[in-house]
Amino acid sequence: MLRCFCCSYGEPRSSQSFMNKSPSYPWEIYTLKELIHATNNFHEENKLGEGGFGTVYWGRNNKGIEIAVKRLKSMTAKAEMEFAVEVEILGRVRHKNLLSLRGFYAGGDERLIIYDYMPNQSLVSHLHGQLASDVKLDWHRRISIAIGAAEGLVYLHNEPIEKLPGGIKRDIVHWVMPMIEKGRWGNIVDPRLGGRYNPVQLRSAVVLAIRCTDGEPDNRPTMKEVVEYLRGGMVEARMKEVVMARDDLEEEDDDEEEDDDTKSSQTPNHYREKTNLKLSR
Ligand SMILES: Nc1ncnc2c1ncn2[C@@H]1O[C@H](COP(=O)(O)OP(=O)(O)OP(=O)(O)O)[C@@H](O)[C@H]1O
Repeated sequence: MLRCFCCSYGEPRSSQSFMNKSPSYPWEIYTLKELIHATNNFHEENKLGEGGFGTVYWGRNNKGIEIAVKRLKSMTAKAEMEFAVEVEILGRVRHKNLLSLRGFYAGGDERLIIYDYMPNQSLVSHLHGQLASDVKLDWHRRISIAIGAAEGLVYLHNEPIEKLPGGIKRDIVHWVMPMIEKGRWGNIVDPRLGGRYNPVQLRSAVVLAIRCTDGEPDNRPTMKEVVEYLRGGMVEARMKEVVMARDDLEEEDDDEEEDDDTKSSQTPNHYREKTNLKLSR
C-alpha cells in the first residue's frame, strides 16, 4: 500500500497543486507552500481539533474552497501507516455520508492530508462535548444520523476497497446490557432529550446495535439489512409508539422496586440469550 503513493512523495515540480487524472484516485497533490498559505502557517487559531495521529487545521485553498488539513505529528512507522491507509482508502471513497479526501502532501518529514471542511463539528461534540447542552440533535435527527452512518457502511462493505484497521469497542455493550435485562430502556436514552424520544425506535435501534456486535460474524446482520431495518422500524414505530410508551412507564415503575445494587459480570452473549433479542419484524 505504501508503495502505491511513495512515487508521488517529494516536492512536486510546480508550486501549484495538480489533479490526479486517474478516475480511481480523484485527489489533488498539494504543495507545502500552498498549505502553509491556506492555514496561515498552521496557526493556533486555525486549529480545528486533535486526533490520535495529528492536528487538524482549517484553511482555504487557492480556489477559495474551505479545507481541513491534518498534519501528522511525527513520522513513526505507525503514523506512516495511518497516512498510507487514509490516502489509499479515503482517496477512493466517494459517498455522500463519508468524508472525502481532497488531496495530500508528502515531503521530508511532513505528511499532510486534506479533507473537505465539515462546518458542523463532530457528532461526539454534539452528543457529549461543548455543544451537547444545546441539544440540537433531537431524537429524529439522531435516528437519521444512525441511518446515514449505516448507509455509509453499506457502501464501504460493498465497494472493493481494503478494510480499515481497528476493532469493535465493546464497552458500550457491557454498559447497556444490564439495563436491557432489567427492561430499563429509558435509562439508555440521553437525559438531555428530556424524555422526547420514540420508545419503539429506541428498542429497535438498541437490539440492532447488540446484534451488530455479536461475537459470531454469521449472526450479525449485513449493513444493508441494518439500513432496511432502521428505515422500516421508523414507520412501524410511529404506529406502536403510544402503546409502547405506556408499557415502558409501567415496566420502569415495577423495576424501581427491584434491588438496584446488583452488579452483573455476565457476558453480552448471556444477556442476548436471556433477553431473547431478535431482529424479526
Ligand atoms: N474535515 C473536517 N472538518 C472539520 N473538522 C475536522 C475535520 N476533520 C477533523 N476535524 C476535527 O479535528 C478533530 C481531529 O480529527 P482526526 O481525524 O485527527 O481525529 P479523530 O477522527 O477525532 O480521531 P483518530 O485520530 O482516532 O482518528 C476532529 O475531532 C474534528 O473536531
